[in-house]
Amino acid sequence: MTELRDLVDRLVADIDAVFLFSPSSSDYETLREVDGTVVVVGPENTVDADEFVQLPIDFTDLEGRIRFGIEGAMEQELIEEGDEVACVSDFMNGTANAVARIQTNEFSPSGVYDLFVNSRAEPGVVRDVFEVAVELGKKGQKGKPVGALFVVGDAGKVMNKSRPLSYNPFEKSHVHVGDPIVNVMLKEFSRLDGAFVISDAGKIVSAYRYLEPSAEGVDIPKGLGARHMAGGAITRDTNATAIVLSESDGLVRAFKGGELVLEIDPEEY
Ligand SMILES: Nc1ncnc2c1ncn2[C@@H]1O[C@H](COP(=O)(O)OP(=O)(O)OP(=O)(O)O)[C@@H](O)[C@H]1O
Ligand SMILES: [Mn+2]
Repeated sequence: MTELRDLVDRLVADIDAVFLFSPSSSDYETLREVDGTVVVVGPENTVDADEFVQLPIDFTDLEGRIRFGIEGAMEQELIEEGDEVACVSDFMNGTANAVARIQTNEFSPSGVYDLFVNSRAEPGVVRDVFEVAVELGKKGQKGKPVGALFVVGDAGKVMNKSRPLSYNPFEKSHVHVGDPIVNVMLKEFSRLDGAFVISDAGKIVSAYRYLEPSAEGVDIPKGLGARHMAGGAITRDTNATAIVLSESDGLVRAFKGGELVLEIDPEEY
């Protein structure tokens, strides 16, 4: 086994930082003694680490988790561009362990950290909407696939760049994403046309909005239709974030600043 050990040694030689994904306290205690930075990444800082990046959603895929952790650590200046880091994580529901070496200068940020942490809307609101979209994507509406478009943040401006398709069921209500009843309502109304508009603080401002952003110069991947175009374009015209569930391919995508920043398959969550 010496060859294998050599290989692992090379994998972790001369690294600048170790990233531990949801480590046990004993793993953290052992590894905090190493030279260099130790960054803990997880939904909660259960080990009381000094250097910590909080995951807003439970990324089940290893790549998503690593991306988020590295982008977050860069943004918090825990590591810098050009650093080489070793990531230690479980995956496949804890049935497998991985050590991965990442060269940060060969890593192009996807904007996933930025999406949750630096959106105009509160991070919890972006996460709640994201979760509704994922759940809707998993279950569909009465077993049939559904699509949905959620525009989160900068609601005043979004309302100015859109018009109603029908009467707004949220007109006089004061309901927020994350309330269990609201999730049921959002799923119910997602059968109908148009977009949901949600404020920075998570208030559902409107359903059934037809977005009319200027689509000039918006570059979204080919093959996506009007819903995605409208969702992408409104995020360039305003400071909103759009979360789009596709009826045709079942994926959830997020747009910010007119660009696609995240694409996930709800079945993998
Ligand atoms: N400008 C818009 N504003 C709000 N909703 C829109 C807009 N354009 C399209 N939609 C909604 O998107 C639905 C699907 O349109 P379309 O098939 O062109 O989009 P798509 O991007 O291909 O999405 P999907 O992958 O879900 O099919 C429409 O029925 C409508 O409800
Ligand atoms: Mn379509």
